[in-house]
Amino acid sequence: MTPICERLLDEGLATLNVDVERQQRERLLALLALLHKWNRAYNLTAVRSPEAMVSRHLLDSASVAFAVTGPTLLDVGAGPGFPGLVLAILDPELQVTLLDSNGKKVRFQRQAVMELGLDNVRCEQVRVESFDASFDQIISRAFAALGDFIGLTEPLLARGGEWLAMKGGLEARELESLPAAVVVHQRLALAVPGVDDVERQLLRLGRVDDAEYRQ
Ligand SMILES: C[S@@+](CC[C@H](N)C(=O)[O-])C[C@H]1O[C@@H](n2cnc3c(N)ncnc32)[C@H](O)[C@@H]1O
Repeated sequence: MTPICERLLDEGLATLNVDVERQQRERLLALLALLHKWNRAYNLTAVRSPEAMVSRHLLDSASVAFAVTGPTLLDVGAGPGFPGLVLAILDPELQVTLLDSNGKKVRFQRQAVMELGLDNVRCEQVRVESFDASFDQIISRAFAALGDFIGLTEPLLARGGEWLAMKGGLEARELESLPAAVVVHQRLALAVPGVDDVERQLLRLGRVDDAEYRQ
């Protein structure tokens, strides 16, 4: 990858207070190179330049690392693996499942997992409606309206678990349409280096009647 991309990544991670070891940095750069290469042939993302991919995919994903506690995380509608692949690179103890119904995107995820040597990631090509498992945290970015994300994944969230919804431009009606059994624990504005054309937010949500399971 170009020196500009390396500098954008290093400076962006420092701004986000995300420390990386040498192997993690190499893996992030290898992911970037692979995404850029595959994108020319398979059109995996509308983000074309590697510099923009650093901000909009690597750093945007890394910006929520502070909220990820695991130990298991499902990324629903992960596409080419964002944010889940980045979060798996940043925390090798985290057990990450990437789920998407799109075959070419899951093929990319599997290739990235193999080339990067990640042993904490599973890739599932399935519609979330047909998937059956249980996770401590469920995250999504650009997958669905908030209520649909919660409704579709409710059966997959463990007792005491947490949803992490990455939203760019949250509409008021999305919050109003949440089921009464779901509560927003936290709503945070995210400042992502290189991404200032859209307001990034992270919402942490849970079940109202799960309070006794949380510390
Ligand atoms: C806009 S992309 C976002 C990809 C990635 N999260 C990102 O932010 O770059 C939405 C993804 O959700 C997937 N998707 C939509 N509905 C789905 C469903 N019911 N089950 C599984 N995946 C779904 C699509 O295939 C697509 O890859």
